[in-house]
Amino acid sequence: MRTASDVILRLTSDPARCGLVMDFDGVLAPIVDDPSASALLPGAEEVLATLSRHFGVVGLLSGRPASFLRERLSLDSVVLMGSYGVETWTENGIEVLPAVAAFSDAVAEAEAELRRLFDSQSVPGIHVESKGLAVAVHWRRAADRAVAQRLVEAATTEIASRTGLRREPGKLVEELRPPVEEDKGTGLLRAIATAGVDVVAYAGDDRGDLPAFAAVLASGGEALVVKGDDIAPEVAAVDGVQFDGPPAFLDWMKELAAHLER
Ligand SMILES: O=P(O)(O)OC[C@H]1O[C@H](O[C@H]2O[C@H](CO)[C@@H](O)[C@H](O)[C@H]2O)[C@H](O)[C@@H](O)[C@@H]1O
Repeated sequence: MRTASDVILRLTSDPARCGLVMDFDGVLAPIVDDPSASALLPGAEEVLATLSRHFGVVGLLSGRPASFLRERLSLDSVVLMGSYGVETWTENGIEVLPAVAAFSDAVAEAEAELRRLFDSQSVPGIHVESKGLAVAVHWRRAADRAVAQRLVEAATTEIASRTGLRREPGKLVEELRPPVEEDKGTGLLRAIATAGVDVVAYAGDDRGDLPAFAAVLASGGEALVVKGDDIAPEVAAVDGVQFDGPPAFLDWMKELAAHLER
């Protein structure tokens, strides 16, 4: 079984040919009730700056919009890929994969319908999140999460079949996003190819990370699983090194940075 120390040794043997790509929520930022209050752990930005001075690529690959990632992390040396990899922050603005544009009306229609259903607070604790290229509905703050989940899933199933959007489940959230053949796996492979690196480690915590875990393992890299209260069984079962939550993952990154600085 591989250990966190094994991964440090591997990534530090030839850092310029290696990389570290990470999810945001539940990996670099602890899970919180209010999605808009999510923030990097204190000290994470400094570590990311150090890692990016040594590695061929350091990146964030998140279900969040690229603009959200940039608000939380303003380091130019870290690649920011948002909306499951379909958008990338660049110095000239946000680049969006062209296939996604065709679905902007469908996303607007889905958001309007979800807000009509859930914004009235007739079901307290269900919250619609605007994401630009997608829309998400959360039930973490619902008193009865099981009831809320059933209501949300019924709504997203119906709206997905009507609009052609794709359902993306996460931790106490369902998202509707464009049905393009893009996910964190294709996003990660693009980042590896762009950087021209040989070995990458990918850190994630949720079902949206499964394609990236599959891609990183298939490419001979390292899967880093950050555990938390709401971890899905299929994520907990990923063949990778496990961390007990974002603070433990940050401690590992600090150790990795210290090795690189020696
Ligand atoms: O790919 P990620 O960076 O992990 O983003 C996935 C989703 O994260 C956010 O929701 C999750 O985190 C929230 C804040 O901690 C939490 O309240 C929520 O229950 C989690 O599901 C975000 O709001 C979603 O849009 C992202 O898709």
